[in-house]
Amino acid sequence: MAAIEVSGLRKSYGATAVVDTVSFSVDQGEVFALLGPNGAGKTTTVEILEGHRKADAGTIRVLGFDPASNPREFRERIGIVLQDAGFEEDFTVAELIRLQRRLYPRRLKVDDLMEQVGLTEKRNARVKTLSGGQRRRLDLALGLAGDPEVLFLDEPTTGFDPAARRHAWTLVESLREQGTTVLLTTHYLDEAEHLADRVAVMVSGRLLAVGTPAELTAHQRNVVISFRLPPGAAINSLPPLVRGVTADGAGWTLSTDEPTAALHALSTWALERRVELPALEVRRLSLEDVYLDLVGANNDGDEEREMHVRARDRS
Ligand SMILES: Nc1ncnc2c1ncn2[C@@H]1O[C@H](COP(=O)(O)OP(=O)(O)OP(=O)(O)O)[C@@H](O)[C@H]1O
Repeated sequence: MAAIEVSGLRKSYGATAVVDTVSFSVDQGEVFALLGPNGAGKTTTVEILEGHRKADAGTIRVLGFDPASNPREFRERIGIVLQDAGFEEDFTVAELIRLQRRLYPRRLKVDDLMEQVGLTEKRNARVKTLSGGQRRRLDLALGLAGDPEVLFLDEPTTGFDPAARRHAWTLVESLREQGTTVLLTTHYLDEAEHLADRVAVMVSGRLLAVGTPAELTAHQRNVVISFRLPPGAAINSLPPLVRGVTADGAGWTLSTDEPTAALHALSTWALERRVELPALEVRRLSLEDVYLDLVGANNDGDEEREMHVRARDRS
């Protein structure tokens, strides 16, 4: 039995369908990532699966339950890490975790939970004194308190420093090893590529692609060559094999199924002119490339695409 089954899910606000006939299933023990630009409908979908919002149409089963009826047994078997959980600010970390555990018949130990999320040193700190990243770690601990069979993680590592993100990834990996099903939303494509068995890309309420990261990047032209042109060089002077380049920030990018020949043509062109090609790079097509193509084909995604391109230029 699949842990999560969604068929024909629809949800509208007024005349706008924010989730539009969405179907997918998540196997038990699978880590499934829902990706998409701001406002795509990810949180709405996840909150319907959690029983926090009602669908207008469609069939939804989580561990065999209809979340809309929100039975106690269902709530006891799932864990939720919300994007923005409100905390009782005057409680300490340990107190909040202890309170949360009481809601569940199957509980993890308070010390183990704090250890798992790296908050042991903050056990007696009041919540109002925690940093943004530490609050997200506390969110994680609360979501795990009942040793859930299905864990919903809505942007779990937003605001984490790089080491804390790696730590959270290890935690999700160990949950997968224990057989926990994880539904994750994230804006970090590397996070999805690293953690998810399968990903789904949602744009304007519709699922545009579902598959393993390997399936989604198994494109024929799966090698990306990127470079900048030296000052004074014209793009139309490049050899024919390199003419399919597209602008990417301040540089140029070529997706090719003939990387050796294309690279040879490009470097011969540069050597003949005695110029260097700044920022020359050859790499495999990434999930981010595929995601940006999918989102870019949809006007609503322009802003997101811009942000990613700019972020890549800076790095
Ligand atoms: N209660 C509501 N009333 C009206 N519109 C809503 C409501 N909740 C969400 N929406 C709209 O539904 C759309 C989808 O929102 P949702 O929060 O599901 O997107 P998301 O993919 O999770 O975005 P983000 O990445 O920014 O978290 C948005 O346009 C949002 O404004």
